[in-house]
Amino acid sequence: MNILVINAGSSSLKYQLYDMSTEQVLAKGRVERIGMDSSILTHEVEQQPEVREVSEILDHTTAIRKVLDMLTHAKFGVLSNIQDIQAIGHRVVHGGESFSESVLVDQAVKLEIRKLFDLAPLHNPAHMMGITAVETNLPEVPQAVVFDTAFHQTMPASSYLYAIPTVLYKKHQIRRYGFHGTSHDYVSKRAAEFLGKPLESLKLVTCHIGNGASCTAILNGRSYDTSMGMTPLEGLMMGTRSGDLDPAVVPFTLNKEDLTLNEVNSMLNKHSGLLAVSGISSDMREVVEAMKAGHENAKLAFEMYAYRIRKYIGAYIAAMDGVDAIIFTAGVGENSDVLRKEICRHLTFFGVTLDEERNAVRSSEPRTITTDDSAVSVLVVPTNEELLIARDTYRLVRNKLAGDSSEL
Ligand SMILES: Nc1ncnc2c1ncn2[C@@H]1O[C@H](COP(=O)(O)OP(=O)(O)O)[C@@H](O)[C@H]1O
Ligand SMILES: CC(=O)OP(=O)(O)O
Ligand SMILES: [Mg+2]
Repeated sequence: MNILVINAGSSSLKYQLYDMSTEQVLAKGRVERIGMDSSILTHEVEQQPEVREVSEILDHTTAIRKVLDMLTHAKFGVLSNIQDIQAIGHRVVHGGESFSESVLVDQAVKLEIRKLFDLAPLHNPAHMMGITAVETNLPEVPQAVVFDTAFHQTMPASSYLYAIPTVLYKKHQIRRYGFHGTSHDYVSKRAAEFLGKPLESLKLVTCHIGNGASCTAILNGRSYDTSMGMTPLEGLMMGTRSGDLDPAVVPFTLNKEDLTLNEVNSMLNKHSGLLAVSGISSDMREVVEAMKAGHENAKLAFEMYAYRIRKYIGAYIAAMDGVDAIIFTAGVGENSDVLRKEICRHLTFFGVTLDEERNAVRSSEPRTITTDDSAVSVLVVPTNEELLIARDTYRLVRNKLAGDSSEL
């Protein structure tokens, strides 16, 4: 079965096509600048040069059409016919309290995702556009949705409630949901395999450090607490997001700067974090380069970024009364040995002894970066959210096919 995995953002759409008999990625790519002039489609097939196509792509329906054209392209394609795509799996960031696992898309599921637009205004409307665009282009193909929030539905109320009047939770479901669940789930399972220990017996802190970033306390295989909240703004300092701050900053800034609520929201989501503090970039690579060249604000941004991660690791060790392993993953977590070193050099009290040579190794495989006698292991485990989405989609579609045939 071939499964196309889609991660639709407001102006972008990432895709990966899997052959599920081998879990091989047949092709992958992304469409950027949807709805703007000169949109870009980048398409990759293993062992072949990347293809870049610039054209006008005004909406997600056209973006999916272009992706399907590319997948069946005479020269760059990998399929002879779009009928060779048997199912689609979507990443959906917010599943609220309605979804604790992945599901196949039907009218009721779409309605629930729509109801959650308010809680994830940057993400869910875009995912819906992706789902609708597939319906237009491939009306017969089953679609599944895999939620970032689902893995965190096991958190106890003491972790997910905010200390505000409970009526707000009851009326509007204002609470911590947590995100990047697919990634925290995937790397915790990979880590347990790698350590050769049952996941159910482990205390793990997983740090997904990408553009968006979050830490999770995973106790006996279940999410116990996580740093992102009702939306993906809470918690760690990120590329462009502020992470934790005193909520009083919002009304205060509104008054002092004569800004609208939307403008403050946009400031916290898109113009804060590494970008704001460094004054250089939201990209950790550029910040580290500037820091090495002596840029003071880049150094401060880097230190703040690392310090926040360390504070969450410490908090989660206390929350679980111990830790067996700390795991780094995602773009920054997998690639920035400098950041990992900065975090780990202050975790010695908790039994972490970094091995600098191991920390400098680059690999696409899980690896340990602590010494053999370190009481706590620190691992780098490359994440693969798309593979988990493809696996869930495959399972749901096969179960449905089995159910349909038993009804005949
Ligand atoms: N070698 C590297 N060193 C430091 N940071 C890196 C490196 N490679 C990639 N990154 C960071 O990874 C980030 C993207 O992470 P990723 O997990 O792909 O994010 P997302 O999925 O949220 O777009 C980039 O913003 C970049 O800062
Ligand atoms: C939920 C979230 O922050 O996602 P991303 O890291 O892809 O922005
Ligand atoms: Mg990501």
